[in-house]
Amino acid sequence: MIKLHDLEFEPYISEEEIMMAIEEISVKLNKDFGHKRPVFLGVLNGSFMFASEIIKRFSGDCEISFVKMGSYEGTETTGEVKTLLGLNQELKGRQVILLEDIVDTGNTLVEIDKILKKAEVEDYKVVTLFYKPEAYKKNIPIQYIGMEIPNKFIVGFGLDYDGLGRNLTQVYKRK
Ligand SMILES: O=P(O)(O)OC[C@H]1O[C@H](OP(=O)(O)OP(=O)(O)O)[C@H](O)[C@@H]1O
Ligand code: HPA
Repeated sequence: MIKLHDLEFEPYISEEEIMMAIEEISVKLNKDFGHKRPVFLGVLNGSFMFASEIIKRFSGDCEISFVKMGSYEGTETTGEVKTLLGLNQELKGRQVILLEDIVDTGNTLVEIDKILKKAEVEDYKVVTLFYKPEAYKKNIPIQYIGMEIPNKFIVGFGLDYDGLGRNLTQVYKRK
């Protein structure tokens, strides 16, 4: 058990399970994008660890870029997704692979969909390490999913509770 701020969390997903999910996604990405010179677009802050693992395993040519979005206060979404750092690279006509640590309500994805459409990307695919099907209320397709999880608040492997827990190498769930 660990404590972050006022909340207690218990071990939930081991580092080994996370790495297995990442390996599986990477095999598919190498097969589907190995010769397409994609742009990986990581969504900060949460995706930094996942993005690093995926990009290290990509064997073809690729470019890497990041946007920074924010909408959570404590364990709840505010419903308002702010673009804290926008695109700083021309993506017109490019194949983009969006890297998310988690898709929960889908609010963030909807905002990024608008950004990528405006940027006139040729196509984009969504890759997420964690996905909460019970919480997802949107229609944007998610092509690569590491693990489906129940609607419980988690921390670790990039995910935080009010800024803490991102450095944990395994994932914990709220007790
Ligand atoms: O599907 P949603 O309900 O929108 O939740 C998913 C988003 O929430 C988290 O970001 P957050 O806004 O907490 O910012 P952070 O990445 O800096 O922690 C996470 O990294 C995803 O980007
Ligand atoms: O379960 C979660 N944990 C941490 N951050 C999040 N952002 C969306 N869902 C979550």
